[in-house]
Amino acid sequence: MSAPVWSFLGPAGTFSEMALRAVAPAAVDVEPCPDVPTALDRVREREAASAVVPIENSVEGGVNATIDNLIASSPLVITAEVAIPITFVLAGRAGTRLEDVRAVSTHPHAWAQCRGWAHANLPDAVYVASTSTSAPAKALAEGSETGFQAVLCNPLAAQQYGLDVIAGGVADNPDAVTRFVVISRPGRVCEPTGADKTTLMVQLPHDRAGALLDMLEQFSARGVNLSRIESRPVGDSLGRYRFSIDIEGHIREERVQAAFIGLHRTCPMVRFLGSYPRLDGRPVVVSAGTSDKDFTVARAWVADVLAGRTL
Ligand SMILES: O=C(O)C(=O)Cc1ccccc1
Repeated sequence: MSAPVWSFLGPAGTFSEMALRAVAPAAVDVEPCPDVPTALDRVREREAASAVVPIENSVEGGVNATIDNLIASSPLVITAEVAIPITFVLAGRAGTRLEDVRAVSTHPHAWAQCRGWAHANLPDAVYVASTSTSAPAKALAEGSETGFQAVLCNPLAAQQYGLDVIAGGVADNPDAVTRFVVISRPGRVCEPTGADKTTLMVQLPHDRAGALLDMLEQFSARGVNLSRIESRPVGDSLGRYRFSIDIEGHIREERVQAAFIGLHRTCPMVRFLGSYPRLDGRPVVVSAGTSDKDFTVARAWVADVLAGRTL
């Protein structure tokens, strides 16, 4: 039997590949993809069992290519998360010096993390956007006519593609971390671990005062804590937004289900995008009155009321 295929944002040497190596079983075949939508489509097409893509960066925020694509065409779910510390070098073909660099290429999130350094050290250099940090490294290594002389990539990618490191320590924030997620096709939801996170996308009812507050109350009323919320434009007209949300807890837990039921009753679109163990393993704090047991006891009491056993 052949090994399962895992797709990732390639080519070889990306931070996404580092994340994949950190979470995937040893015996997988890997498939580098040119961009995030392609990596996710490989899963939709059943050509890959899972994909590893970036979703959130501690400096730049959400990775929109991932957040938006999760609800595009057939929905996918997150099954695991992993955080990778991000370090960058400025690399180029052998002999390239800082003063030779007139244009630099990298992924937009990498550029956002090195912008201050580039402004101070390469004030006249032009930025050329790329689909990943290692795509421009590969292009330089292959001797293509690139239009840029240097790349901002991870030190391992520079080594892998035989590039010279022109400068190290180029990140503006040395503690930057990117969160990557493992994406799979939806299936039976796994059991909770007690230290889980759930991701969802919600669209608010149009033109209603207090709609955002009402949506957030679905969580607060059940003691569900949010760990991320970002607005994303729906795309059909100005002023229409969806919210991409991470909450603490698992869809198999009563308080999370109660929040989802409330959202489903009141919002035109709710998408469940996966419950998965949180990477820090920290147990979720369940506030008084919102545990599964509290719900079970309350439901039994209602049953008693209905049966005339109590008031
Ligand atoms: O391009 C890569 O190497 C990626 O995996 C995407 C990315 C880019 C910049 C910071 C973190 C992840």
